[in-house]
Amino acid sequence: MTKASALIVDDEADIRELVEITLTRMGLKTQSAATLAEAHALLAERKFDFCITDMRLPDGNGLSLIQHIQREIPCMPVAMITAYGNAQAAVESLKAGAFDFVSKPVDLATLRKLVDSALKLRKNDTTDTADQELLGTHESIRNLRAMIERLARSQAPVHIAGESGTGKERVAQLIHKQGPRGQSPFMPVNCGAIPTELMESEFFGHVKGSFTGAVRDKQGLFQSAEGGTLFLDEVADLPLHMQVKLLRAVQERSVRPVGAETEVPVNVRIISATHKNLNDLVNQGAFRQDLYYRLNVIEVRTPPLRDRADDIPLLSEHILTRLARDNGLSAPPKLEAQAQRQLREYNFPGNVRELENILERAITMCDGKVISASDLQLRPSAPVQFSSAVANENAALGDHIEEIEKRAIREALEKARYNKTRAAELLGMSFRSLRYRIKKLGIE
Ligand SMILES: Nc1ncnc2c1ncn2[C@@H]1O[C@H](COP(=O)(O)OP(=O)(O)OP(=O)(O)O)[C@@H](O)[C@H]1O
Repeated sequence: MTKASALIVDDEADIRELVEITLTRMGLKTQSAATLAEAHALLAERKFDFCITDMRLPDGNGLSLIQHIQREIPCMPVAMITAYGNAQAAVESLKAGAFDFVSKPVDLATLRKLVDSALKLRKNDTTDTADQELLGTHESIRNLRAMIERLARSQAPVHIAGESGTGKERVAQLIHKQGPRGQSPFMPVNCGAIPTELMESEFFGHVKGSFTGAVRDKQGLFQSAEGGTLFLDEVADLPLHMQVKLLRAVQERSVRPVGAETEVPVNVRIISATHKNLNDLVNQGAFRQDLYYRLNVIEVRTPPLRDRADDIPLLSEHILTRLARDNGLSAPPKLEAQAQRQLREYNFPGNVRELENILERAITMCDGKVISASDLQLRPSAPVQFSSAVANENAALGDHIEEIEKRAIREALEKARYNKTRAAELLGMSFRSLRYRIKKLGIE
């Protein structure tokens, strides 16, 4: 087997030497450059499997080298060496496309792990990963797929923002699977579902006897995700005191189990997600800005299904095929034209998950071959047209529609946790018309 090769770019001879020795001991062939110009010349001359560069170089900034590699040799992982405590530089390097960074003084164990990950990344290039696809042909989904591919190569924390059911967890899984950590654990955790008093122990573990009920040592989620990815779903639901502890763990890359004397180093990539607007929460003081900054190095958005209605037929077909298989049907039922139309017009506040639920219900309601519009039982919530025509209807019909409208608005408000801007989005109406309707209908 040919040896993997690495390019080391640093103007400080002793750091260069330290990295060279470490990498050579790991079985890599190394070449070094002391300036950007030398690095560019070497890259033009031959292929490398990995590059590690210092940030400050005599003839420019290492970031420009990362950007160059990202553009010209995107399959080569590149890492950055940053000054101690310079979080800004670390974040910038990740944004520029570095897959990870080490800070000075370079810790050799960290460096070795980083190189290991880089080389695994290279191996994964050839493996097929398309088993749990992100379906869709809309431009937003195509861009998202390309983004996932890029993010898989990086170790940067990623924050996924998007409405419920838009595929945030699926995106996180794909980033994990397609990257060098793909063979290691993917640990999803719903931050809103852990009781506050158990949170610290759930995240960081505990030692036997540290509190009543701690009958044996327990590993936390961080330790269980070692080498892999910790997916913090609904991260906005973390109470402030846990946000402080999480920030510390992310920054220090180590955790202290409840009741333990010492810290345990952890090597975990963090991907977080929420359907809430984290930026707003930061402004309201409900989410720590420093943690936001740490988690949100790269933000990905999952598009609502209503914004890519052209994908509904493809998704429906895929879901029906899976459901038919799970239900032992010989062939998936077909959607009648009217049912297809209704699906296209519906605005899916619950997105792809709601589509799955609707079709699952329909498959049990239908005759086994064809799903009709009535089998879909679409809730009146979203597509209700709040038109002026209502005023012309007779009183009984008017009351009925008002009831439907009230229900739809209440549901949307609940779903949006009483954030009117979000609720208006869910209903597909402007904020002003929602405010008007709320007043008019006397909704509390
Ligand atoms: N583009 C897609 N292609 C195929 N399936 C999808 C897609 N997007 C979402 N799904 C499916 O929809 C369901 C919901 O997705 P997922 O759980 O990832 O959403 P989420 O945004 O994390 O939801 P929540 O915010 O409620 O946790 C899953 O079964 C997922 O597989």
